[in-house]
Amino acid sequence: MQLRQRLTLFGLTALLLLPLLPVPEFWITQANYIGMFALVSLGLVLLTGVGGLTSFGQAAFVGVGAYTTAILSTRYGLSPWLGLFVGLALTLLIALLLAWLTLRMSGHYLPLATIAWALSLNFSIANSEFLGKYDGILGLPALSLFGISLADGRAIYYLIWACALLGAWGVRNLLDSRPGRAIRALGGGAVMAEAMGVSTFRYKLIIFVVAALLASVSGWLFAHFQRTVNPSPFALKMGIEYLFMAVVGGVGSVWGAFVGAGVFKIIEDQLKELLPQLLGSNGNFEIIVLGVVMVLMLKYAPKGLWPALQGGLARWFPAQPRARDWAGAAALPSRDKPAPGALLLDVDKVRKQFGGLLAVNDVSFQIRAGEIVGLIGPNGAGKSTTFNLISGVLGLSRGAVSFRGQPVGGLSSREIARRGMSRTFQHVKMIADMTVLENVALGGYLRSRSGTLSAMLRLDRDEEKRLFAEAEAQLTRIGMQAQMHELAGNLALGPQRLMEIARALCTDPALLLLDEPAAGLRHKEKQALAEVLRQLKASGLSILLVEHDMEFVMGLTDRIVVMEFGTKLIEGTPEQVQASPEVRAAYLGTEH
Ligand SMILES: Nc1ncnc2c1ncn2[C@@H]1O[C@H](COP(=O)(O)OP(=O)(O)OP(=O)(O)O)[C@@H](O)[C@H]1O
Repeated sequence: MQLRQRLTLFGLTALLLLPLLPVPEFWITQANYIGMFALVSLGLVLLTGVGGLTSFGQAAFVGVGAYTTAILSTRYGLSPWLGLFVGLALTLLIALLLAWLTLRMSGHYLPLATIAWALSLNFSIANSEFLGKYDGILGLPALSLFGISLADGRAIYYLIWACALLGAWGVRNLLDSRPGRAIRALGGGAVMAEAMGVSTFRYKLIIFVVAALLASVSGWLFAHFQRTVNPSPFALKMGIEYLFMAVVGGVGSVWGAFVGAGVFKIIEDQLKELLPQLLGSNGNFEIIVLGVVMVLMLKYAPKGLWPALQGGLARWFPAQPRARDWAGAAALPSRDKPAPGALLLDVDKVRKQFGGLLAVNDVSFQIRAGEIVGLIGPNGAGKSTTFNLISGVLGLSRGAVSFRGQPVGGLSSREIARRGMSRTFQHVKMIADMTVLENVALGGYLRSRSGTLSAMLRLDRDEEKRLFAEAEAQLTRIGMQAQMHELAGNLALGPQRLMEIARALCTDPALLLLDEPAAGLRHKEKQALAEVLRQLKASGLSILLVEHDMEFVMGLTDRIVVMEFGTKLIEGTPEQVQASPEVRAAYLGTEH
């Protein structure tokens, strides 16, 4: 057994034995709170740390779970277990409604919206006669499981920690899966994820709902642990504290949720006792100290305690590369390839207007299957805009684009990716803290199906093997197999660009769109890249290349389209373009 596994086993045994040891009741209660808080923070890891969506409103979902079971068990005498499921269903409905209303917001509007609904949900609870107003509801029954009462803190401890660890297991599984890679792509903005076929709205919705459900379970446990509910533990202040916990622990890591909940709860309680003694008067002084600690943490350890701890421990327990268990996995489904020479892409008088600026002015050209076509022109000529019009990142102002005989103008980049166009980016877009292999496997998203639930329950392993086999095959194709276990963010620019090409290849494209693939590469790297692209062409792939490096373009392409001031200046073979006085004039800035 490896040291890591031995440590995990030791930790789990210690957790299991804790209530059986003569530990004071106070610490068991602390451990119970830490488990419940960690469940909520886990949701924030997914939502905020990984997905990049900041929420101050998680305490409101805790309240929904708590109040539902309180009402059902006290007023209607129903089983708390029924209360759990009704609470989850109600949370799901509320989360879906709030997500529909708020998730399309971006920037600071979303956090503000979470504050708004956290306030309004809490005020609704606090002013409802039915929910007991500020006094809340008293006399909740204790939970029982298989006839065993969980009224005692040491007994409910096991249920709380089983829920927390199950939650951690599910979230960890999710993050290492097909939907997990899509979720991890959200943090870097929508453009790359959508180009890989991921519906970013769908995954924002999913993580919002999962985080709300985790909070709701915590609320259910909380209600039956305290045996009473009132509005204050579900107020905005607590929503902010949950976010603090996640940030203190490490908002991007699952175990950070536990570290954050633990550190926050213990420090807060100790300060509550210590500060009034020191200062000689009563008051919530701990809030001041916690605020200062938080600011210092954000300045000096913005990633949180767990990543810092992990970085320190990495010297003794280096991370193991993913076990290569996909040998012999079945191939992913692949698409019909166009016949060599068939018309693949038809760009017909496309136009893009940005206000008064005509960035692309009635540009037309075609690409046939098996060709490499270059799109060149001086800075600001409209190449990237044309590229974005073709790949669906920008909408057309006029004109038409058809791909494999079907009109694709006006389709989303996700839909265009589904039809077999895949692209790379002028500025590499990747998930820096994922391995090269995992980044490339994201390209296989549209060729696979596993959903969130099957990923959380680890029922997706066969498909994962197929995805990794495909990702490795594409990395081998471009000569990067040896780097597959490295973190993408640690690579130099050259290999990162190659990795993007492998990711695009993993989509099984009929047309590859490369946006300045040679930019920033050294001479040798450019030669290696040109060789890779020649091999891809030899295997029947078609490529459209936006590029500045003339030598690179001239040696590689079959045809070149030259743009200047948004219009097509000339189209021809590399020789024709090189011989053209107009092109020379365009590049040298002389009259023609
Ligand atoms: N989103 C936008 N809004 C307004 N103007 C834009 C936008 N995107 C591009 N432009 C303008 O459109 C023109 C064409 O830009 P584009 O980026 O397509 O040129 P390019 O040929 O790719 O240039 P480069 O080689 O420098 O990348 C430029 O004048 C640019 O400022």
